[in-house]
Amino acid sequence: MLEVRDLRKSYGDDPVFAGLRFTIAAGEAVAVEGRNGSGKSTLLKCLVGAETQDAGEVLVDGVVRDEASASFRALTASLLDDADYFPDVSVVEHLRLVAWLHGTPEPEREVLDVLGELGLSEVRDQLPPTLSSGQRHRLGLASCFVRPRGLLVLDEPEQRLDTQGRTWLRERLKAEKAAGVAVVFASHDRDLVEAVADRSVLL
Ligand SMILES: Nc1ncnc2c1ncn2[C@@H]1O[C@H](COP(=O)(O)OP(=O)(O)OP(=O)(O)O)[C@@H](O)[C@H]1O
Repeated sequence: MLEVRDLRKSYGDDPVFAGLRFTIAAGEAVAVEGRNGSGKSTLLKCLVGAETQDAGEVLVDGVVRDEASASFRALTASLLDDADYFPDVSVVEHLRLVAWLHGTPEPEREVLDVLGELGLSEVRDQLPPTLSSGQRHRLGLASCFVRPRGLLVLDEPEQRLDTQGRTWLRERLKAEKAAGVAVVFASHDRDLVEAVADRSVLL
């Protein structure tokens, strides 16, 4: 499904990473691990095309990934560390928008299910600036799960989640794999990595 070939990225003279190679098949999860500043977010941004690598290629099903293509955007649900929301669009409206944009079958049922799953039903009519940081992060996760996806790219999905939220996340990522989704996630949570990842890329 996803193949990373000899990826290199630098800011200034020192490479953040170089010669990076790995693959992710449908139904597999790869964890990206490493200390603060080791390049995990940069790598995930290069995978989805939010950053441009200096060398190397990202291939999807054997074809160089074109982040502007409708097919790549239809395939890829991502939550990176800089998610923004429209300040005047409520939680439920955000999710309806994402579901509609991506052609989710039965969007209203899916939105209500995901709101419940993520514990956001009570704040469904609130605007993003009024949410707690954990609720805002849950909205970012919910945005990934209200739409069809074949590739899930998550940057520290465990951040700001409470204990119950982390348990939910672990089970949800296992279910994603079982449904054939390829998952790549950066994480500092050893329990999550051990429960979900088939392999790790250490930066
Ligand atoms: N836009 C940028 N311009 C210059 N340097 C950058 C930029 N983005 C990231 N860096 C640098 O690249 C390195 C990797 O950053 P990155 O955010 O990928 O690390 P990370 O592994 O995700 O860290 P953390 O665990 O703290 O989230 C850091 O040294 C960071 O300062």
